[in-house]
Amino acid sequence: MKIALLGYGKMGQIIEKFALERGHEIVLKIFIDNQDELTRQNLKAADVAIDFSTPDSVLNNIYTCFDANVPIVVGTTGWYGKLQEVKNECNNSNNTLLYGSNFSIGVNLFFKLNQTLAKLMNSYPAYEVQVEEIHHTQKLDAPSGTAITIAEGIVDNLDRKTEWLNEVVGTNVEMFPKADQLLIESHRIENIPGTHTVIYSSEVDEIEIKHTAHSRAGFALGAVVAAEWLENKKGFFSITDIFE
Ligand SMILES: NC(=O)c1ccc[n+]([C@@H]2O[C@H](COP(=O)([O-])OP(=O)(O)OC[C@H]3O[C@@H](n4cnc5c(N)ncnc54)[C@H](O)[C@@H]3O)[C@@H](O)[C@H]2O)c1
Ligand SMILES: O=C(O)C1=N[C@H](C(=O)O)CCC1
Repeated sequence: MKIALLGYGKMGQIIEKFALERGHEIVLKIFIDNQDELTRQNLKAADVAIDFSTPDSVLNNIYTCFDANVPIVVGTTGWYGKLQEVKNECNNSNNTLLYGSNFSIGVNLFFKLNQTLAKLMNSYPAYEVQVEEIHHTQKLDAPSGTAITIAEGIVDNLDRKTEWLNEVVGTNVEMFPKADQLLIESHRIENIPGTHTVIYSSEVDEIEIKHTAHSRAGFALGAVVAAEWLENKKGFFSITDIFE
């Protein structure tokens, strides 16, 4: 496939390596200094675009791909407040988009485990639940997209939680969740690719499920596999459609 890389930072560069290894060609690379080269005309050279850019630029990138009728895989996080709007536009303009807060196989297994555990914990009200995420200090958004997906998996399946709220540790803004609110604690520590933990704690013990990314390779390979999966498909998809 001919691939346009929208965002050529930590993730874009690893995605390029996996894409070339799997026999694909990179026909366009867009980053902050050449963003005006993201045009309908230049996108015409691509079969698919893969976006790992920034929360501020991703919507413009998506709509430019829609304008050029180029399918897009979106790994960028921090824009999910606009998800419904983008979905409507994708479907109304007969375009194709696949998004995922995390493209690694391990995290997608973790998402399932988290939902199952949340359902089970309905019978055990003595346990309070909390989500923790740790990422590198360059990360622009908090909580991580993955932590949001995990929190939604809990809120949708554990009756005693109705919404999540976020505390970024070290910012002097402490959150005091009500009984029906799920706390996501965000930590920023140098060089951590991504660690997510769900903790159920009672007076007498604790249950913890944890995913630790050893590198960014799982995210990057997953994004290329998602672009391959999207070939010849039309519509709005999420990473869970691949794992179903
Ligand atoms: N879904 C996943 O599996 C997954 C995994 C890792 C990271 N991410 C997300 O991917 C995004 C990128 O992560 P990263 O670690 O590569 O960040 P990064 O800061 O290393 O790279 C961002 C890139 O975006 C470019 N950019 C800035 N403005 C742009 C614009 N207007 N148009 C196009 N590109 C622009 C920058 O020049 C840079 O090349 C983040 O939102 C992150 O949360 C998702
Ligand atoms: O490095 C990042 O930034 C990551 N972002 C995703 C998220 O927000 O969940 C996935 C993990 C790495």
